[in-house]
Amino acid sequence: MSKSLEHLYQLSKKESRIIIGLMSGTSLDGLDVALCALAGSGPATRVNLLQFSTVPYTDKLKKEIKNIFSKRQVDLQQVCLLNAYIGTYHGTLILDCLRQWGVRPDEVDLIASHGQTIYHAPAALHGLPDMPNATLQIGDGDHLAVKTGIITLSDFRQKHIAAGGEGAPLAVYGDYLLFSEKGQDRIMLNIGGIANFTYLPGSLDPAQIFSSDVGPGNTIMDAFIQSQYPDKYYDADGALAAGGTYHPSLLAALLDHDFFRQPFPKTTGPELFNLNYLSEALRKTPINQMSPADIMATLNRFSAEAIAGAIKKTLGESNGEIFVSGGGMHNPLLLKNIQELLRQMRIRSLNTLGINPDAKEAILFATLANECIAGQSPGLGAGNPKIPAIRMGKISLPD
Ligand SMILES: Nc1ncnc2c1ncn2[C@@H]1O[C@H](COP(=O)(O)OP(=O)(O)OP(=O)(O)O)[C@@H](O)[C@H]1O
Ligand SMILES: CC(=O)N[C@H]1[C@@H]2OC[C@@H](O2)[C@@H](O)[C@@H]1O[C@H](C)C(=O)O
Repeated sequence: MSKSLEHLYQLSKKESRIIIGLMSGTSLDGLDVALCALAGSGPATRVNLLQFSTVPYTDKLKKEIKNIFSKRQVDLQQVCLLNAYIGTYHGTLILDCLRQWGVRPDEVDLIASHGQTIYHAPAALHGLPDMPNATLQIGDGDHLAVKTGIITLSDFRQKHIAAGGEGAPLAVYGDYLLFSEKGQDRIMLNIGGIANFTYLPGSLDPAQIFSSDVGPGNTIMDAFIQSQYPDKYYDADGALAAGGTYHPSLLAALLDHDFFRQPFPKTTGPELFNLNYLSEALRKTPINQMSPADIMATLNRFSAEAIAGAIKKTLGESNGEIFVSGGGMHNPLLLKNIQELLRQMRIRSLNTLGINPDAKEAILFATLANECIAGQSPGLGAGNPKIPAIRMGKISLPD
C-alpha cells in the first residue's frame, strides 16, 4: 500500500483529525482558510477552530476569475490555465498560513477544498431539455496535494448532482451535524454573494430538514457598486444604501421572477442575479432617474425581502432562532431590513454558538471531508429525497 493510502486508512480510524477547510465563494474576495480540529463523526462530531485567516485575492486574480465567472462565453484556455493555477496558488496560500501559525504541514491530516465556482447551472436555470443539473468548480485538488504534501479532498459538489441534487447547498450536511438542537427550530442563514439557509427543526426529524438558496445576498449590490465606483468592491457598512430610499416599484420588479416562486430546495447564482437582472427590472419600473444611492437602497431591501420571505415561508407563524453568518452580516442596513421584515424572530450572530461566522463555510467543508473519511454511514439524507445520502469529496494523494 502506498504511504498516503496507509495514512488515509489510519486517519479514518483516528478519534480526531486536523483538517484545513477552504472556501472561496461567489464574492471572489479571497480564500478563507480554517484550521480545524475535528473529533468523532456523524452526530457526535465536535469541531474546534484552531486558526482562521481570509487571504484577499490580488486585483489581478480577481480580474482573471471575473473574466470567466458566471459567463456563458469565455476563453477556454483561460479556464484551463486557472484550474491549474488556482490549485497551486491555494496550496501556496495554505503553506503561508501554516508558517504564520507555526504549524508544520505534516501536522495537518487533510485539506478540504471547495475550489472556485465558475459556473452553476441547475436545470431550472439553464432550461435545456435532456440536460442535467451541472456546476463547475476549478482549482484542481491534485495541485493542492502535491504543493502542500497534504492529502486533499476537493470537488465536493459533483457527487451531490450525480445522486440527484443540484450540487448545492451542501451546508445542510454540516449544519445538521454541528448545529441541530432538540426542541429549538433553527434557521442557519448565510449571507454571501448568494444567500442560503438551512432549516433545522427542533424535532430533529431528518425528513423535514433542508437547505436552499434564497437569492442574493450581496452579489447584485457588489456588482452595482463596482460598476458605479471602480474604487469600491462592496457597499461597506451599507453606507451608500443608507443615504438613499428604496423604490417600491423597482423592488416589486426585482422580486417578480420565477425563482422566487419555485419550491425549496433550489439553487442559483450570479448567472441569474447580475447587472442584467437589475437592468431588466429598471426597464419595467416607471421612474426615469434614480440615484445610485436609491438603487443601492432598493437592492439592499431586495436581498432582505428574498431572505425574509424564504424564512417566513419555512417557519410560518412559529418562532425560530436565526443564526447568521457570511459577509452580508457586516452590512448593518441589510440586517436592519431583515429584522424589520421578521419582527417576531430573534436574529443572532453564529458567534453566539461559539463559531466564527466568517469561518463557517470553510468549517463546513472540513466537516464534509471528515464525514467522507471517517463517517460510519452518511449522517443525513437516508429517506429524505431532498438530501442525497452520500459522502462527498474526491481524494488527491500527494505521492
Ligand atoms: N463591512 C461590510 N459591509 C457591507 N458588506 C460587507 C462587509 N463585509 C463584507 N461584506 C459583504 O460580504 C461579501 C463577502 O461575503 P462572503 O465572503 O461571505 O461571500 P462568499 O463566501 O464569497 O459568497 P458565497 O457564500 O455566495 O459563495 C462582500 O463581497 C460584501 O458584499
Ligand atoms: C455553486 C455554488 O458555489 N454555490 C454556493 C453559492 O454560495 C452560497 C450559495 O451559492 C450556496 O448554494 C453555495 O455554497 C454553500 C457553501 C453551500 O453549498 O452550502
